[in-house]
Amino acid sequence: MMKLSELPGGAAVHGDGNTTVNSVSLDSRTVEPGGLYAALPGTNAHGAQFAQQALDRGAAAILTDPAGRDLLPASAGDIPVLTHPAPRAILGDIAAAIYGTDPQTPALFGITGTNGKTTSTFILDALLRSIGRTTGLIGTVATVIAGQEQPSVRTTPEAPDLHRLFKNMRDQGVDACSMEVSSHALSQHRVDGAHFTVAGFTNLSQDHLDFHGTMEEYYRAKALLFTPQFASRGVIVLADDWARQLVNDSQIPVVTVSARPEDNADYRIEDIDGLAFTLRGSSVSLRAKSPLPGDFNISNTALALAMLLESGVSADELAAAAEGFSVNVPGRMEVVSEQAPRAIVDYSHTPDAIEKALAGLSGQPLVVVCGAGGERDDSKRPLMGRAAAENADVVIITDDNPRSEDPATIRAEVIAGARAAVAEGTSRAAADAIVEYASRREAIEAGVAAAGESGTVLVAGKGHEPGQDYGDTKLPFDDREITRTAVSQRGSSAATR
Ligand SMILES: CC(=O)N[C@H]1[C@@H](OP(=O)(O)OP(=O)(O)OC[C@H]2O[C@@H](n3ccc(=O)[nH]c3=O)[C@H](O)[C@@H]2O)O[C@H](CO)[C@@H](O)[C@@H]1O[C@H](C)C(=O)N[C@@H](C)C(=O)N[C@H](CCC(=O)O)C(=O)O
Ligand SMILES: Nc1ncnc2c1ncn2[C@@H]1O[C@H](COP(=O)(O)OP(=O)(O)OP(=O)(O)O)[C@@H](O)[C@H]1O
Ligand SMILES: N[C@H](CCC[C@H](N)C(=O)O)C(=O)O
Repeated sequence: MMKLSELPGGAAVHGDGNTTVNSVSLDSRTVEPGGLYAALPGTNAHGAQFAQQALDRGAAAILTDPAGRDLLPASAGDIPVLTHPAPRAILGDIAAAIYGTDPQTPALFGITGTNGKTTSTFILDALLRSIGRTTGLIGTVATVIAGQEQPSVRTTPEAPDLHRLFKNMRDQGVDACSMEVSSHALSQHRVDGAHFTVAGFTNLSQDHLDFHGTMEEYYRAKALLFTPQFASRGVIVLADDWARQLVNDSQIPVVTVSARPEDNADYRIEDIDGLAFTLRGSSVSLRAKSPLPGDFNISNTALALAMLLESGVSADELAAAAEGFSVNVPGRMEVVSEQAPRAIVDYSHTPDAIEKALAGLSGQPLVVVCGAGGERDDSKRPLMGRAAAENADVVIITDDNPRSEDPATIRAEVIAGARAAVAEGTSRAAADAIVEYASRREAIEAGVAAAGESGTVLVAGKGHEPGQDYGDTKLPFDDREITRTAVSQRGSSAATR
């Protein structure tokens, strides 16, 4: 319970400042009796337009901007209203105060970067559990509190939901929480009021330019995590030039991780043997094994280990866990068929991820089934097609989640990138090995058929997603299930030949 007059952020209180609130929500549909409704301006609507619903659900007060106050219905009557020119910017601190967020409990590990956040947080969580911690996990695929899983709506929840999760974690005895911090979340103040014991950076490559406009702005959003407001120290994988820039720009102490000797990183990935490697720092030498295939998962594992070491966990404590832990990250390099053909489902939905996922696979031929999402950075589409053509023998282009866009147009943009690679002579796939299927199911079946007995098929883009979004319709669709069926049908038709 907090009195309105005691909430942080300096909002002007119109009405009784002694009114107390017990919860906060920025969605009128989830407001609880006695709660504060944050009516925020958005791109589609102003939250104040939904104030009636919040009042009907028992809201005790409303936080909004001056424009929102003017939009409130007459029925709002005597309900106290807090106004602030930028209510989103004070919402995190308000939510932290209402839910009693404690910077130490749980200890927060936050990971940002274009690719690898989900995988690295799962690895971090598995390591924390194997050294006996009670853990929490927040990210794209799942939200877990001391072993109890609940569905995730976003990669990083909105501030009111986030601070409520921290409270639930404290109530359940969680002492360490690994979470993904998206660039959208940093831009939209969703993690305000949270403080990370250690922040991690995986890499930065093209994505989300629809939201950020330029790579520089996208980088700036990610770099916010490396400021004293959000974190005490950081670990940066030297994956690209943006990472090197972040080492310079970081406003908190950071250490680096790299497998390249010339990088002279603080934590060096050495003696790689398959998925096993040694993480060497000035005073540690830790033998470890990535629990997942792909070179990039060695880097994700090294990041997780370095973050734990930087948080104060000792190398001795980690030694047994590091060499022998397992983790299943749904839809991330998930092997759905070991052979005939080998089939892998992976959430690669950026040019870099498609390139890296294919680079880690062998098989003759190597086939990729991919597409691009609608209402997302359209400039990445040709680059995804190019990455597919340059790294696979057969490229099958199909729909991802078209959302409200025309699916054929999206496919054409992806195909244009693949064909450009052929025209420029950089393609591994021949021109006639770039094919299009509107139906994702047929595309997967064709991919499995093309890979045949000895090949490998990568089904990229949708990973763990349970459905395919076409306009307002979400069709049930699980790449893993469809791929498994396609492989078994190929097997039975091969057996009857
Ligand atoms: C670009 C973006 O992130 N937009 C988010 C933002 O939308 P917005 O500010 O435009 O809100 P709006 O739709 O105009 O609505 C205005 C206000 O009315 C409220 N409202 C709306 C309807 C209603 O019935 N009642 C109600 O109270 C909304 O909660 C909102 O506060 O605030 C909304 C409320 O929380 C979010 O649902 C919405 O996420 C959209 C749907 C989204 O798709 N976000 C994605 C891109 C995203 O955030 N992705 C990242 C991961 C990216 C990565 O891969 O790294 C993530 O962290 O999940
Ligand atoms: N360190 C890495 N470098 C490059 N690519 C990676 C790395 N880790 C994972 N990937 C690729 O990126 C895909 C997405 O990985 P993951 O889900 O872990 O990232 P993410 O940052 O959580 O993505 P999103 O925010 O979109 O959910 C994987 O399926 C894999 O193909
Ligand atoms: N977090 C990413 C996921 C993209 C997944 C892909 N299947 C798509 O729909 O584009 C996004 O919202 O951009």
